[in-house]
Amino acid sequence: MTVRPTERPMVMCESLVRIYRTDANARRGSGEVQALQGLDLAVQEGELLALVGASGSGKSTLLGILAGQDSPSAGTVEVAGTDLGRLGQRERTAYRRRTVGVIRQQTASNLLPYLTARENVQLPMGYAGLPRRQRAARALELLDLMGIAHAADRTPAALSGGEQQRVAIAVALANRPRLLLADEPTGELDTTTSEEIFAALRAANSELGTTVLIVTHDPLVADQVRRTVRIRDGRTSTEVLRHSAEAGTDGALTAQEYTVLDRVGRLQLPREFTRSLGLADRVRLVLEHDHITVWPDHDRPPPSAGAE
Ligand SMILES: Nc1ncnc2c1ncn2[C@@H]1O[C@H](COP(=O)(O)OP(=O)(O)OP(=O)(O)O)[C@@H](O)[C@H]1O
Repeated sequence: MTVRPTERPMVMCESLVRIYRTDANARRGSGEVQALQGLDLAVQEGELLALVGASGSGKSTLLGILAGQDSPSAGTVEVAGTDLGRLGQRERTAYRRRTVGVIRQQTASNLLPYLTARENVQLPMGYAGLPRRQRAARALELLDLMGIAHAADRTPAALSGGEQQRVAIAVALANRPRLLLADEPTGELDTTTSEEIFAALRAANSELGTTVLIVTHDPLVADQVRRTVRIRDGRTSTEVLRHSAEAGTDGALTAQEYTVLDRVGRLQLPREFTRSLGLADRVRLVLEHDHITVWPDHDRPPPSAGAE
């Protein structure tokens, strides 16, 4: 495995492509689906990031690749200095056991039903070869961090959906992964319980320093994290950064929208922006000394500098 200096982002995807070729697709007439179409994404160590997007936009495909369960058709993907495109079978197993932790939407599928919460958390530690006497203490620590230590000796059937999901986060954290991937972790839960799960993911991020990537189609997740990246058609498009402590001129909290400029200079403007100004087809770009303005292509004289 290649280990790179730590200043590299924790996750680096460059021009990532994933094409599915199936008989089912062939019967529908195309033969292939391009789930990821040149996706670029960088996630810094210690970030808590949400990846949102409509159904079919490629979120789960990306997650499967980052989890080491699937491989890209083209492009590069690196996690914690490991080039996932170059992993042999043994390295892939080690990567999945130690570098990455995964939580799935179906709460029950994350846990073994005949083991207690504590035993579920201890299980992956055994696979990774952690000495037996250290497993119990670490499992309790993690259950405590998730606010669920009181239920350590209960089996999943005796836990609510939200409690099961918090145990699942503890299981995913068992081997101190550098990256925690959560695929629709609140998909089966009500709003209050969902907020508890987000709080548990934030605790993993702030207390353990784990980089956390939450994949969801729930736009409300943006309120729970600092950076939200939207995938559209297998490419990252817009990003929203929240500045919780920063007030706008009217005293209101602000959020800034960022969009990703790809290698050839393309960017996608948020639909709300283009709609509100009636931008369509051709727009006029004006280069100022430190920024670029985008104008509707109406028949009016060019704006004076700095007048936007
Ligand atoms: N195993 C597969 N075989 C063929 N096509 C697939 C396969 N998995 C996903 N796809 C297709 O790839 C595209 C992206 O799917 P993906 O599941 O990654 O999207 P998603 O954003 O996670 O959607 P959702 O929010 O519904 O889970 C879709 O068009 C989907 O039909």
